[in-house]
Amino acid sequence: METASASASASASPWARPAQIRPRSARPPCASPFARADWQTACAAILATNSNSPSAAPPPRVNGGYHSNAKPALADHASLDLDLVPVSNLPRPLSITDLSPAPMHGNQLRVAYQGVPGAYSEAAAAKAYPSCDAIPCDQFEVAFQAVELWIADRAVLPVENSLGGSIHRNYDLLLRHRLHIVGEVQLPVHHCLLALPGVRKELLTRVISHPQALAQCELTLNAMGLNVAREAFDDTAGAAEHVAAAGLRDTAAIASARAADLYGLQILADGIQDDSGNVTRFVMLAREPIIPRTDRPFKTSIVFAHDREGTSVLFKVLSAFAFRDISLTKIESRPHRHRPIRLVDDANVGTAKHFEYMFYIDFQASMAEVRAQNALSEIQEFTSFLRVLGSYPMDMTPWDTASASTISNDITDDSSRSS
Ligand SMILES: O=C(O)C(=O)C[C@]1(C(=O)O)C=C[C@@H](O)C=C1
Repeated sequence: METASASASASASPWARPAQIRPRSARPPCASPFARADWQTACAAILATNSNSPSAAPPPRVNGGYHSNAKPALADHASLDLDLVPVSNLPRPLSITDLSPAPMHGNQLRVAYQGVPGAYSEAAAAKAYPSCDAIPCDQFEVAFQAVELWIADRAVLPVENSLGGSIHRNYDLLLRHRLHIVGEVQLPVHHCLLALPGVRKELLTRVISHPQALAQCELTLNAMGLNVAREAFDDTAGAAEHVAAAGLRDTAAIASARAADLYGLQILADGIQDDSGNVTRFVMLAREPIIPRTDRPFKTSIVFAHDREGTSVLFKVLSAFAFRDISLTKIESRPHRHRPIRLVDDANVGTAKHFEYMFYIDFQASMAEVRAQNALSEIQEFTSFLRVLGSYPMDMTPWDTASASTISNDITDDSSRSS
């Protein structure tokens, strides 16, 4: 069974970098060797190589200002030992045009995330892979493609927030791409209201941020008397960067304390999420699946569709888990009418099929367990399309910020250890 391939459309990041140079006193959670100049040099070198130029040397590996063995970012921003770099040296997000083969990268794991430095996704990448090279991408789709094209080894992408719910775009992309879920990470998300130094709350006419972040802070903003225009941005740190770069004195951004440090903004209010236990779940994606195990708690994610009328198929799927005492941790349905799925039969003949809905289920069992294998072979009998997105170690961090930062939890997928 096959999925349709992705059609990518992306544009470059619309905002410029702030011009000011900041002192080097903050250490980011995850290393990133890719500065804008590196990518341009790398792409130019690759183009030269592709056009059979024997003289094209690999680009020099320049550290974009990021420290490589930095600590993961946790909820407690005050405890971070940050090391600021000149803002002009921060890596810019990858865009579709950068997706040519990878430049030289040494042996560090390269992890793609959506956003710019200071985004929560960068912190999630650092929590999942503590000494990785974090590669910012301007869109989720670009992060998927970065892994598929070997520019990155992993992608870390948000799928669900405890306040805002599912991040549907990534569910759709999981289906359209062939990457495997190899792990998950729960990140406590602690939002700040950021503005240019000297700006007072009363001057604000607009708050900008990622739509999820705006939604997660809606009640608190209202309670603060900030009934001003809200505008969506690609990511929280990108919004902070924009306020700084454009010198906007009437606009605040919702972003992390690290974004305030990176882009020279002041924190007008701290902890403005509507729930102090605000947590976002991210999945770690790789080109190859990991080998499922039974010596620790595992989760398995599947997606399926059926072309029969009525609700009985869903009922049968759920009972296949219930009869085997397998707990579900997530169920999500996505409308899918306009995107045919290519199904391949035993004779390798492909047909395009339209399904009304795709159903995504996460269940608490490893594919190495017989009960999980039996449940799936039963489900396969009454579904027309079934794909295992991944079987991976559960992040056991409780969805509770108070305890999250104190629990040490080995969430790194096995395959990364050999990388
Ligand atoms: O904008 C960011 O900083 C992100 O990492 C994205 C994102 C999301 O997509 O949900 C991640 C965590 C928070 O929930 C808010 C935004």
